[in-house]
Amino acid sequence: MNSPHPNSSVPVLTIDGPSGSGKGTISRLVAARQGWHYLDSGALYRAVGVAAGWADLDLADPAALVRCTFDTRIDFQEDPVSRELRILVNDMDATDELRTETAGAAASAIAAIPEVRAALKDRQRAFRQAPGLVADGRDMGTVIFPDAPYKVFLTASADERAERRYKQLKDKGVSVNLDGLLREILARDARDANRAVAPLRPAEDAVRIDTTGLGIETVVERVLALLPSR
Ligand SMILES: Nc1ncnc2c1ncn2[C@@H]1O[C@H](COP(=O)(O)OP(=O)(O)OP(=O)(O)O)[C@@H](O)[C@H]1O
Ligand SMILES: Nc1ccn([C@H]2C[C@H](O)[C@@H](COP(=O)(O)O)O2)c(=O)n1
Repeated sequence: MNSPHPNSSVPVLTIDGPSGSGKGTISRLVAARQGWHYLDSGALYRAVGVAAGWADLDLADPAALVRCTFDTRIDFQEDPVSRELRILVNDMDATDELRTETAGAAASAIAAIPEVRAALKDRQRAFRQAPGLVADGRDMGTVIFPDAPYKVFLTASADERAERRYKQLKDKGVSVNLDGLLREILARDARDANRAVAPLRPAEDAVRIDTTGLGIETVVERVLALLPSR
């Protein structure tokens, strides 16, 4: 019998939430401890945004962006020693460029185009491989893996998210302004939550965790407690 999604018997944990809520950090740690695969769906949107920038495409030209989505090769490679994830866009290592706020804003803009989202659906679902998957994004629990048995929605106050991002960038030696970061985070939240297709929102069956004031290890433990023990 045909199933609506490939590998639908493989367990998936979806972790959705706004920018800076800790999705990437928590997802990577939970996936490593559980021995599951990891999908950073935001990296796909960021990669298309970066490829569009390299090609000098207009972010207001949906047809060009849809073509760019189909044409862009995106490969995730794990360094076998450091276990760091490198992301290749059209065979070029774009890991650092993808993490910039400019790439995040471009990703958020193109993510509002329904055909771009549709073009990335199968690529995301292909990550569902045994023994399991942790998928991080905005619509993992609502659209991409609605049948996932485990769903989490992470939040934190906007002030705390801006402070986390400030510290993250300062640690990397990037000079930033806290008020500017807060404005960027609020603008991205508004665009991601108010778009017509697959807006950022918790799935009805998601467990909500407000991480304001919680350390990373506490959040990881709360999420792991939802999963079957290894
Ligand atoms: N519970 C937490 N307590 C303190 N710092 C945290 C917590 N969770 C994540 N962080 C830190 O906040 C920063 C942002 O986290 P992360 O990149 O995981 O967020 P995100 O939700 O994936 O953001 P984005 O959607 O923009 O990619 C990182 O420096 C991370 O170490
Ligand atoms: N499932 C997803 C993942 C990401 N996006 C868009 C919206 C975000 O602002 C942007 C960057 O994502 P991040 O790397 O910060 O998680 O990409 C989306 O619409 N749906």
